[in-house]
Amino acid sequence: MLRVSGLHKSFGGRPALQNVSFQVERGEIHGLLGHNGAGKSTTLGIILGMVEPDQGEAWIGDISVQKNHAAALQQVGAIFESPAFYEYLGGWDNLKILAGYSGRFDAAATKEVVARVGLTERIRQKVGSYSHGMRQRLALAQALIPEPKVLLLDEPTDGLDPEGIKWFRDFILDLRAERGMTVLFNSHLLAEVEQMCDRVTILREGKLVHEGSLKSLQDEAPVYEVNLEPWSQAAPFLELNGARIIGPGKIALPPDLEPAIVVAALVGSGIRVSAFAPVRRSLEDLYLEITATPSKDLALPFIPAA
Ligand SMILES: Nc1ncnc2c1ncn2[C@@H]1O[C@H](COP(=O)(O)OP(=O)(O)OP(=O)(O)O)[C@@H](O)[C@H]1O
Repeated sequence: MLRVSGLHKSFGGRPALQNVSFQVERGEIHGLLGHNGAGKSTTLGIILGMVEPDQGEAWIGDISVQKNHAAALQQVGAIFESPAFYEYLGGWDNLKILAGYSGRFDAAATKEVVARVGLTERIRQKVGSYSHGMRQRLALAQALIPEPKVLLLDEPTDGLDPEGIKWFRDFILDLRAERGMTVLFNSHLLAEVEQMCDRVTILREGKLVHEGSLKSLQDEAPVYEVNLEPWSQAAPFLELNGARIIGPGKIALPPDLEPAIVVAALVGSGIRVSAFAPVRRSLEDLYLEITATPSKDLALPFIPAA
């Protein structure tokens, strides 16, 4: 339903995105995760045709956003950055004016959407008097009025209280259940993403570091607690051969590297191995590990020491 391929974007010579590709299936709720400045908003901006990529392309269905912007975005509803409203007008008048820009205003359909987002009682009041949560609901109503098939949301729960976050989560899950809505949203709130998303794309410094379920992070770089002597000899040996030193006596191995092979190689090079046990990590630990800035490139093959 939505796809980006080979996205590159730099601002003032500084890369914000480097070769980012991923896709979102029809009816999927997909989270775009990463630290501040990882490139999430730039990616959404490119999908919405608001940011021009240096290289690469975004597609909605099989229509290229860069080649046929209007047609591609016909199926898309979005909340991008802080939605701008006419503060001195009521919510209803805002929806009427904003719907008029992009097509026909349908009062009955708008009334239904307003009820759906729980704003019926307050829809005639000035937007200037709305709380942050009410503005978000109004923005959601605006995005849903054209009956899109895809929703793109930029940090949708930012600044909402816990009730607002729960309301939003239930709302999105209902939309998917009822209409098969496809949703892509930016977040750095791991817990929220975990509760809502089928799959995620995780960015680190503009590069994709994981695409799949959050749970599958567990398989990407299993961690082991080790007791190796002498450590001063074992640590550089492990790093040289593709392992990552996480802390004293804690290492991560590339998924395709069998621990038995590592142990044999360590023993073979004269290192005493008295412990080598897998460690269970929380999702938060895994996320923090994968989004942490790497100290160096460790993608080396495993070569037993001479
Ligand atoms: N219009 C712009 N001009 C210059 N630099 C920009 C612009 N937009 C984004 N950047 C830079 O590109 C990088 C990625 O920014 P982006 O906003 O996409 O990150 P993000 O993951 O959405 O961050 P956050 O979680 O803080 O919103 C950052 O270094 C940012 O400073």
